[in-house]
Amino acid sequence: MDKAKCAIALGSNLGDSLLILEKTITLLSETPSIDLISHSHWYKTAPIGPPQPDYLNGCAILETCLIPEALLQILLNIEQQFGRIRREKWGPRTLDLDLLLYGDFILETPILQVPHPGMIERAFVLVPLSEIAPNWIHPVAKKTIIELLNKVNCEGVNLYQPRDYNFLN
Ligand SMILES: Nc1ncnc2c1ncn2[C@@H]1O[C@H](COP(=O)(O)OP(=O)(O)OP(=O)(O)O)[C@@H](O)[C@H]1O
Ligand SMILES: Nc1nc2c(c(=O)[nH]1)N=C(CO)CN2
Repeated sequence: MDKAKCAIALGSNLGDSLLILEKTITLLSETPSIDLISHSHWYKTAPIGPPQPDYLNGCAILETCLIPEALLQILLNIEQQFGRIRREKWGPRTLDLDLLLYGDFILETPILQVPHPGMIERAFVLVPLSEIAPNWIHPVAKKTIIELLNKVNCEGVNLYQPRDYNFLN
């Protein structure tokens, strides 16, 4: 089977989010069945949903021979490694990994929907994704990531500057 190009979203708003996201990128890059192609900068984003701390969000592009369900399982395992406990829907979490796009596949099963249904309205996904995959055509909306980005309000999505960095300015 040819490798599929996939996009995933990463988010964290509990614990040391920067460290968790950086370690996740390392884990993905070390996973034998996955080639990590690129990842975006991290963005500090206002929470959507119940009141909770700001998130750090970003996106990554992978290539893999894994079928979507197997890739999802790897993502769920990595979430577990960071102590993810599922409580309320859209509640705070140490790590959230969503499979956004799997080539131009469209999948609707009880455990997996691809493209991820929330992605087209989420600036915290589209801003980082537009950095690394601006021209990827969303197979349902039939629009590029940049076109989708132009339709959402990007208020509250800001490039994350690590604190040490700010001391220099
Ligand atoms: N594209 C997808 N990526 C990740 N998980 C998915 C996807 N489609 C369906 N799921 C299912 O959703 C479950 C994850 O739910 P989770 O608690 O992370 O939802 P949420 O992050 O609160 O909401 P949302 O999915 O809207 O961001 C997984 O166990 C998985 O079976
Ligand atoms: N800013 C932001 N808000 C959220 C996020 C997220 O990753 N970033 N994830 C959620 C559940 O998936 C709910 N709300």
